[in-house]
Amino acid sequence: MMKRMYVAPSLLAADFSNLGREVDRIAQADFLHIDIMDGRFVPNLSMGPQVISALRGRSELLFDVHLMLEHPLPYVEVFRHAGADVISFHMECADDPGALIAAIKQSGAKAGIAVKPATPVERLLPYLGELYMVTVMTVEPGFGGQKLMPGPLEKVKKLKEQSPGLLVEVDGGVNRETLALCRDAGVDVLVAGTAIFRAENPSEEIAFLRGSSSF
Ligand SMILES: O=C(CO)[C@@H](O)[C@H](O)COP(=O)(O)O
Repeated sequence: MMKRMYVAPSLLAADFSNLGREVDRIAQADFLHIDIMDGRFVPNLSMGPQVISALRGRSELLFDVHLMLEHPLPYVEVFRHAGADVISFHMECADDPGALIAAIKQSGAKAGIAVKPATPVERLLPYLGELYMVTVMTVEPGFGGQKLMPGPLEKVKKLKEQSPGLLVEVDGGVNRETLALCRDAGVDVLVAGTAIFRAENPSEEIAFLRGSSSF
């Protein structure tokens, strides 16, 4: 039987003039992936906690908040309060990953770490036992609509070998064409922005990416 994957539409690709309606269109997904960018760690700005608070009452999806921020510690409580269920920070800019994980858990959220395409998976190994999710970036973070880099998928295989119960998410360039590569690598959660929000029928796209077996 085909592996069933969770689907996390990335809000970055939504129509920002009507975010409430956009969230309604993807109600069948599992997570809502929300990219928070600071213009420093990545060369782009996106949205803040107000957007999350505004959408929280509108959606029952798990809010998967991806912090692309330098020095994210002071923001953990802010994003949890706004409605984040999962909070991930980037390994590359974590001053003290252990303290960040502890702060996220203390806030009541589930903890995740994201890694850029060139960051070795070995840097994550000491923390795997403390994590709910690892996000393997398959594009350079900062912008949606890029092409998936297959190289980082090797990290997914290693992570699943090391920690079979950990949720491993891939982020960047996920669509119908790259789906098989992700599935073969053992991915659990697919982040897809362009493929879902720019589709005529996002529900159909979610069902296709998810695979056939039931939740
Ligand atoms: O974090 C990012 C980009 O930095 C991603 O979440 C993208 O938003 C995914 O978009 P697509 O590649 O699916 O369009």
